Amino acid sequence: MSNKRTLDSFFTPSSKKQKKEEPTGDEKISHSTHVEYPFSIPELPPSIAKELPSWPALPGKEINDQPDLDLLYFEPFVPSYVAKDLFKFLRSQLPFYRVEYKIKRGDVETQIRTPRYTTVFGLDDTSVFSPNGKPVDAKSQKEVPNAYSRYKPRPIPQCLDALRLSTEAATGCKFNFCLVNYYSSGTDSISFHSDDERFLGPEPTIASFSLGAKRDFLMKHKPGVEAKQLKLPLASGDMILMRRRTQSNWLHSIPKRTGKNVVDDGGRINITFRRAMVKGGTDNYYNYNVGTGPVFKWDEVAREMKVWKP
Ligand SMILES: O=C(O)CCC(=O)C(=O)O
Ligand SMILES: [Fe+2]
Repeated sequence: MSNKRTLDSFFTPSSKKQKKEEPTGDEKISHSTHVEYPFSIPELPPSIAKELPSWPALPGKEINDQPDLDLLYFEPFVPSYVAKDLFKFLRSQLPFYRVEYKIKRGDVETQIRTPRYTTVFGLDDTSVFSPNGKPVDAKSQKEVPNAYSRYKPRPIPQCLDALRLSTEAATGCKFNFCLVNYYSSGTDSISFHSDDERFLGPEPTIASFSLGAKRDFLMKHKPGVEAKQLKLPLASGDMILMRRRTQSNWLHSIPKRTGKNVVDDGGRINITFRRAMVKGGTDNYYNYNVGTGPVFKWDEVAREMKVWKP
C-alpha cells in the first residue's frame, strides 16, 4: 500500500462503504473501505480471483462414523498453489487483534490473553448495513437505538466475501459472519471448545478454512459418550464443514506445538464462516475477536505482526 493511499484515507474519512481505485503499475487495485476499518483492505488480486469459480477443487468427503459427528472434509477446497498466495495476501492485508479479557469464576477474576491473533467481520440476521455503512434493522431499514453501542460492526471485505459466496454455493448454507485466526507460531493455539452459542441457533453449520502451515485439528466427544478422538492434520487450502449435531456434542482444538515443531514457517490462518441470528451474537464476536486493544498489521520487513499506527 503506498503512502498516498494511507494518507488519503486518514485525512478524508468516509462513513460509506465504497471502492477506491488506485493505479499500482499496470493494474488498478480496488479497496474495500468502511468507517470502522482501521485501514482500507485491498480486493482479491486478479490472479486469485480468477481461480475462485473452480472451487472447491475436490468434492467434500463425509466423516460421520462416530456418534453425533457430521463433517464434510474438502481436501482441499482451495488448491495449494492459490492457497499460498491467499494466505500471504490475508496475513499482510487484514487488521488483527490480540484480545485480552477478564473472566470471573466465583470470587476469582482471571485476565485471559487470547493465544493467537484474531479479527472478525459481519452482522447478525436482525440487521443489515445501510448504504452509509451503519447497521439498520433488516426489516424496517431504520437505525435501532442503543444497538451495537459497545462495538461497531464492520462489513465483510470483498476479499473474504468472495470466499464466503464460494462457500455458500458449495454448501447450500448462508453465512453472515467471518472470523479469522492467525496462529503466528506453534505456541499460538485454541483450547478445546465447541461453537454452540445460543445466538447461532440449534445445530449450526460452520465452515472452517486452513491456510498456511499444517496444524493438527483435534476433536473429542463431550463427556458421557464413548467415541474415538479425531486428529485431522489440516493442510493449506483444506476446509472442514461442521454440521448438525457436531457442535452440541463435540469439542475441537488446535493444540500448541512443542520442540522442533514450534517453528511453523510463517504461521497459519483459519477462517470460519458462521451465521449469527441475534444482536447478542454480534456483540459477543466483536468482544472476543476485536476487543479494545491495539490493531496489529503484518510487517513485511520484520516478518511479524506489529502494532499498527495510522
Ligand atoms: O483454527 C482452527 O482450525 C479452529 C478455530 C476455531 O475453532 C474457532 O475459531 O472457533
Ligand atoms: Fe471453534
